[in-house]
This record gives sequence, C-alpha cells and structure tokens, in this order.
Amino acid sequence: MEGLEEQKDTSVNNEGQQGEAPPPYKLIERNEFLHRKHKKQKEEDIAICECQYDSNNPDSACGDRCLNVFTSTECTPGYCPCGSHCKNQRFQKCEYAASRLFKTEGRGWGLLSGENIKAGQFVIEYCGEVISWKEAKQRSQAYESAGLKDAYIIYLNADESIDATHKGSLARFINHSCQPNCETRKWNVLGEVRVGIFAMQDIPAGTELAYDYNFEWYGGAIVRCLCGASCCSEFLGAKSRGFQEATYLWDDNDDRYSVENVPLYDSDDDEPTSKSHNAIIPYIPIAERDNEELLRNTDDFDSPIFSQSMPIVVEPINFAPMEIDEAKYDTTEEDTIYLESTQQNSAKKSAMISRIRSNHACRNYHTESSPLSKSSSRNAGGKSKIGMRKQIDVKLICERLAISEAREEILACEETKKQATARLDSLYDKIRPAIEEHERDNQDSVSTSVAEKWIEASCCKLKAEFDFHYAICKNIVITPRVCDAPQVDNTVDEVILLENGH
Ligand SMILES: C[S@@+](CC[C@H](N)C(=O)[O-])C[C@H]1O[C@@H](n2cnc3c(N)ncnc32)[C@H](O)[C@@H]1O
Repeated sequence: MEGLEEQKDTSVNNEGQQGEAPPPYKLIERNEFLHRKHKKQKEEDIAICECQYDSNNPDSACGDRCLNVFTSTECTPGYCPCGSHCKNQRFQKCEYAASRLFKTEGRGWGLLSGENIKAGQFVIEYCGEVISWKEAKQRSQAYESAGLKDAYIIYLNADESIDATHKGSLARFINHSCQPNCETRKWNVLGEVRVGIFAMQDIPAGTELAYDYNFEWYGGAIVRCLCGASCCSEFLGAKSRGFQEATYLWDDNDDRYSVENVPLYDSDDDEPTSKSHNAIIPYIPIAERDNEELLRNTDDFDSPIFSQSMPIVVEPINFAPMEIDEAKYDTTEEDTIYLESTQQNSAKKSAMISRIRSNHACRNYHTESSPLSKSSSRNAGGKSKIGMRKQIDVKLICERLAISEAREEILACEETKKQATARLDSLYDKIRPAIEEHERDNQDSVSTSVAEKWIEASCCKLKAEFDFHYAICKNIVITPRVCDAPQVDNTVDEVILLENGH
C-alpha cells in the first residue's frame, strides 16, 4: 500500500505544479466497466489453495508454491486458508512498486522505478475503462481526430480493451521498448481478468520502466519508436492488430509521426530484420545532485530539489535510458535458457488451461460413461465407446492368482481407480453449468479454478488407471496360478512369490 500512496501523491503533486504536467486524466485504482457490469465471482468458481500459514515462516503464506499463484489467479478474501496473511492478493490490495513520473525527451512522459524492483515483481496494474472492441476502434479514431497523439488503449481479451486515456493508473505512462525490462501479464482476480505490469529482470531504482507494446496495443497514430534498442522494430505496436488497421499518419514536424515505408506484419514470424535507427534520446543527468537525497524526496514535490528544477520535472536518477547497455543487460546462456523455458512452460500451461476451458475439450474429455452421457454413451467423435476398450475381468484374474497379496493389490488399485473416476464424474457435473454458460456467452470462460481441479482429477484418474494396469500385468507375470501352486498358507505364498519373482 505504501507504493500506492506514493503514486497517488506523485500524481497529485505533478498536476499541482505550475510547471509542465501531463495532460489531465483521472487517476483510478480499479477498472471501470462501461459496456457491461463487473462480473460477480460465483462461489463455485472460487479457487481455494492448499497453503498453510506458519507463523514461524511468514513466507509460507501463498508464495510461489501456491496453486493459485501457479495458475495466475488471486486468492479470494474470506476463502484463502492463510486469511489475512495471504500474499496472493496483490491486484486487490494495489501492492504496487514505488514509481514516479518523469518527462522524457521525445517520448512524452514516462515512469521511473522509485525503488529497486526484483525480477518477477508485480509493478503496477494497467487500469482504465474496460470497453468493447468496437468502442475501442471508435474511440481510437475519435482521439486521432481530436489530435491526441499518445495512445493508451491496450487489449484485454478478444472482445474487450482497456482505455486509460481519460481514466487510468500510473501504468498509462509506461512507454514502449523493443528491449523492455517489464512485461504485461493477465491475472484472474475475483472472476475478472486484469492486466499487470511485471518486472522481467531486477530493475534498479530510478530506471525507466518499459514493456513491449506489440500485440497488446490498439495504437492511435503510427509512431516511430524511439526506444533506441538495437533490436528496435522501428514502429510502436507495429505487430498489433490496431496498427494494421490504422490508415492515418501524423503530418507535422514531430519526427515520431513522419513515417515513410511503414512495414506491416502479419505475425511475429514476419518481423523484418531489425535496424537501429540511432534515435536514442540522450539523457543528461542533473549534475551535482546527491542521488540518495533525490530518492528520499521523490514524492515530495514541494522540496527544494523539485522547486529548483521546475518548471520541467525531470528526475531520472541512475536512469538507464532506453539505449541498452549491452554489457549491463548481457544475459548468460543460463539466463536465456531459463527465460525460454519459463516462457515455454507458461505457454504450455496456458495452452492446457485453454484446452480445458474450450467447449471442445470439455465435451471430449469423457470417453467413459458419466452421469451426463449415460443414455448415449458416445464420445465426441460419435463412435460408441462400447468395444473401444477391452474389459478386464478382475474377478477372474483374482480367482486365478494363488497369492493373496497379489489379489489384494489388484483389488485396491481397482478401488482407487473407481474413486478417481467417480471424482472426475462429479466434477463434470459441477463444470457443466460453466460450460453451458460459456457456450451462451463467449466472453465468459470456464474459470481457472475449475480448469485446475479438472486437470488434477484427470491426472489422478490416469495415474489410478496406470497403477491398476501395472498391478495386473506385474502380478500375472510374477504370481503363480491357483492350479500351479499348492494350496498353502500365506507364509508359503511369500516363499513362492520370491522364487517366482526372479
Ligand atoms: C501509453 S502512452 C505512454 C505515456 C506517454 N509517453 C505520455 O506522455 O502520456 C503511449 C504513447 O507514448 C509514446 N511512446 C511510448 N513509447 C514510445 C517510444 N518507444 N517511442 C516513441 N514514442 C513512444 C507514443 O506517443 C505512444 O502513443
């Protein structure tokens, strides 16, 4: 909450100065919904993690190992087993990193980190007005007609965008970089998807925060990118859908908007060879200032430090400009592998969740009879399941096995398999309303919590099936048949098992 307070003050103070200030906008901490109501989280959609708070170890409460954190879902207050200790409510509690505004040269206003930020840390939520895609398009055109050059509309999902032009959090000031230190991530918060800015690497205090607008951005005018990265793609959001639909160019003396030979991309793969256009904004540090002192006073705009520098507030202490110092940001091979594998893992995870969420996947899951499919008993491909699998006659197998432990093992595995199947069946009954709702309204989806339970139950069932089949195969191979073995007591059974087990 400290960060939030600081940001509120910063914004108010900025706007209260006589000097240059960003064009007016309303600072908000929650998305505002214009075309629909804020969704209410249904009880059955609430994801409850299994974390247990240990007072001797404060880190025990909903950290990296929390099931909800793993699926990018915030815990729901009142339901989390860690209660008030839960650390997985960062969007809800506005647990932002300290940051402050500064005026860039050539890229309007930007946002600086006001503290050392750790890799992976939640920096701030991108808040604004949630509008439909159609409205986003209309607004974008209207802004352009009104002469607004800075664009603040980003994608939320296939149907909705967030517009932070009139109302937004300080995240609206984060500029684009083709070699960013932050990224956007979508989180499920109380049933709504929200967009957060997260640090991709450790970010020292006083560094400009930036993320890659590509694919996220519903741009306004086509803007020449001045991030200065060697891998710069030259135009802001050049790969975004909005960019490809843009039909206008700014025609004035501003270098950023005079664009020739604008490239269009169909996809990431089409990206042309990057060129550096050496358009780096030179940063001239404010000489003879004590950085420590500046940092302490960053939210105190009445301090002598700021009044000296008015009217333009430019305080990029230790500011690493958008020009990237290759040596500083050089990643080791290990880092690269880690980054790639993290991205791949997360892509795989998302794909799995998406599959579970999609109607297709939900319909197809049930290859065995369920309460739903009792009458038809067909899988999604339309084939009758009867005959698809060879039935195992457990009773017959057990009658033939001479050793009681072998029989018991098979029967126990069969029981576990039955329980896992029943659990999946009952989950399917619970999931059915969500699927039906999903079919009615494609903005809605099967919640992550349900998808997650679904994956868990499916995995349990698969494991139980595997164990069952393994127990049968193993015992058929190593256990003597009733007819082969003398009918003896259990002690003798054990001896025979050992002998035959070789
Ligand atoms: C979300 S706003 C960022 C804040 C903005 N600089 C401001 O002053 O309010 C996006 C706009 O900032 C400018 N911008 C952001 N990153 C830029 C970059 N790398 N190069 C040039 N302009 C940039 C563009 O005008 C863009 O439409």
